[in-house]
Amino acid sequence: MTIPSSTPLLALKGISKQYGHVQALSGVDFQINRNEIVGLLGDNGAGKSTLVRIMSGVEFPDSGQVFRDGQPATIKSRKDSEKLGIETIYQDSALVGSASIMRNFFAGRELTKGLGILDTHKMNAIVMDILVNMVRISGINSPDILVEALSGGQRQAVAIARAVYFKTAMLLLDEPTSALSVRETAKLLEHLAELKREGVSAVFITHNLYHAYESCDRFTILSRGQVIGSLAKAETSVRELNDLIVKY
Ligand SMILES: Nc1ncnc2c1ncn2[C@@H]1O[C@H](COP(=O)(O)OP(=O)(O)OP(=O)(O)O)[C@@H](O)[C@H]1O
Repeated sequence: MTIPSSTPLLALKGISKQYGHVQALSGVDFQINRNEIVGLLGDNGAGKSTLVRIMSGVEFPDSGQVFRDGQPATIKSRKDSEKLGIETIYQDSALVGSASIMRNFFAGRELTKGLGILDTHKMNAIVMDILVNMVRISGINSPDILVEALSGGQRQAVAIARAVYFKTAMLLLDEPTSALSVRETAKLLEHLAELKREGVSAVFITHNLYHAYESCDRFTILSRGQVIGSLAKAETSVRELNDLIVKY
């Protein structure tokens, strides 16, 4: 069956989530389209991270539906989310510090020569090729370097390279730049553009509207758990986005 290109990769409909007395999300509709970077914006406590956690399978909504390519889907665990082609990068990039770049890159998806014997040579070659040629990460000359020795920006780059290599359909980035230097942030924004060229869609959460405006094709704005706008870049400006966030 061919899926029309206008069908969202992922659509969430009427998502609600309550924590005790706090209504974190209330009837939220959200979608990720093909080859699109969506900026998920809103003030502190608006519900952005809760929505990302629901898409990542670490939280389950009280109500609402999920559709992948127009078909009903369930996300009850990280595994379910991964099966739908969703990967999440948090501030700390979810890598294991005490393991090498290569082990992190292939974690759970190791290549073998058969009989369960790891093909370390091949995995090392792939990691270096993608880090050097595709992500153009600087200062890394060996796949054996431990992740804990990398800067925040380099860690994000490894996680992004992994998403590109494994053809992740959707990458969720929850404030990936908040711990990065100015230079590292600029590099991460370049990686976002690279992701798009590679056909990966992404959700980018940031409090920096200039970064969002530079990188995203569309913006969904949350306020107190509700969507107050979904605007294409062509029909809005940094100023309007700022006004929307501040006004509600
Ligand atoms: N595990 C939890 N237990 C209780 N309340 C929570 C929990 N997670 C989130 N909340 C509450 O839900 C609301 C939405 O939080 P969320 O973290 O999704 O907002 P956010 O838009 O990501 O905010 P920020 O930009 O500050 O990270 C907030 O009022 C928050 O305090």
